[in-house]
Amino acid sequence: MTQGNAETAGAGASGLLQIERVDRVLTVGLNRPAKRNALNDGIILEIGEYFASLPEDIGAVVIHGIGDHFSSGLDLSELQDHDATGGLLHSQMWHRVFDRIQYSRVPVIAALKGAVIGGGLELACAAHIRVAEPSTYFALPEGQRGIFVGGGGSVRLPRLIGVARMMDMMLTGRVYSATEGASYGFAQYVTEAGNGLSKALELAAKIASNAPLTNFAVLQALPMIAEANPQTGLLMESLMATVAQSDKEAKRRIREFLEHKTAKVKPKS
Ligand SMILES: COc1cc(/C=C/C(=O)SCCNC(=O)CCNC(=O)[C@H](O)C(C)(C)COP(=O)(O)OP(=O)(O)OC[C@H]2O[C@@H](n3cnc4c(N)ncnc43)[C@H](O)[C@@H]2OP(=O)(O)O)ccc1O
Repeated sequence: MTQGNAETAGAGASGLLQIERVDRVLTVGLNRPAKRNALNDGIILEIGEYFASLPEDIGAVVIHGIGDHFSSGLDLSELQDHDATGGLLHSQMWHRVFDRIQYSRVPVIAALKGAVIGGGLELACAAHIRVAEPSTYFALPEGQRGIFVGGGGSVRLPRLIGVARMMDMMLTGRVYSATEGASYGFAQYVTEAGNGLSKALELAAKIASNAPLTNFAVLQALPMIAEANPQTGLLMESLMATVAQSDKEAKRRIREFLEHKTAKVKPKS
């Protein structure tokens, strides 16, 4: 179905994901609201397939939950089937899928509301920007379930909020509010109620208007540079800067600024 420049298309026959497109921004909705968007194998595999074959011409992706919650985490009804080998393979399957999000060619924004629990929080960690509504709450109740994080959370979350806070979350089951999540660096924006998705879409449209090479450098090079030793990091930065500024897109954009054809950088009035 096409409405002006908006397009709606299910990702797969299952309907586990609800995909929409407006101009160069794709919206991926987790679509199991009756199960609070619990992440079963079907939905994880579809996310993986979708991110493996993103349309060439898109500039950003927003991932969100249909209904009142982002995600209640791993579908606990499926984990009971796993022996140790199955558990390992299952966790590694999640890792591959969430890596596709983190190492996506285009920025991914998670629009959060309601429960962002366990594997749902791990999914949000793989995004590049997180926008939270006031209803959002973050928790890692794995200790109560007798399991451990399995979707890359022990690698990604400490890098966002620190090891001590993640330990606190996992050991005490503490639930963080949207504002706490923001103050600890997990969410970058807290919106008014009901505005999370629209704010994420607004950010996505802005991001999609950047030079693709700059976005690519931010996604691919910046995390590596941040973790490299300073000398290696500085060299990588210089190389990336040289590649970006030699691109004809950079030359065109800089010329447009010098000819007063493009917006100035001003604070919001
Ligand atoms: C080990 O290897 C791993 C691990 C992982 C990742 C691990 C995790 O994600 S651990 C965290 C698991 N999640 C939870 O413990 C949350 C459980 N859910 C809730 O607390 C609540 O449902 C709620 C999210 C707060 C919402 O409450 P409410 O609005 O009152 O809705 P309910 O009536 O409770 O739920 C409706 C319906 O949905 C079912 N459901 C909800 N969450 C889950 C879930 N996570 N799994 C399965 N089913 C869920 C609930 O049972 C209800 O079903 P009915 O049939 O009764 O309607 C990753 C990878 C690894 O390898």
